[in-house]
Amino acid sequence: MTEKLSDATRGPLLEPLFATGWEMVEGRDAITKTFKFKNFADAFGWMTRAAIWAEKWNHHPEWSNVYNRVTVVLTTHDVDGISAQDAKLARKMDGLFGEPQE
Ligand SMILES: C[C@H](O)[C@H](O)[C@H]1CNC2=NC(N)=NC(=O)C2=N1
Repeated sequence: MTEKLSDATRGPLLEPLFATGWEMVEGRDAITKTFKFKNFADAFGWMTRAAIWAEKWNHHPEWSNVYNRVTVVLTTHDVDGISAQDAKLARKMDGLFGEPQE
């Protein structure tokens, strides 16, 4: 069962993400990060890889793409806030971003 992160659990899960550039969204219990790529092909390739994980985990990002940038917002709609699922997907997105693009 997905639960909204409690005050006690969110620190340890979110602090490492803030260190990689994730931020809280103002006025919402959600995290955001803008990923910048070399070009559109790299951006869309990364989105495709991330989408496969999102679908596998049934946890989907709010995101938008303009040329070589992808802005991601992660939150858990079912609990109206951040859950461990968001931290897991954020870590995966960071990991995929660090991998060489084809
Ligand atoms: C019915 C289905 O499992 C839910 O709607 C899932 C799908 N993907 C989801 N993604 C996100 N980010 N939050 C959710 O609450 C969510 N719920």
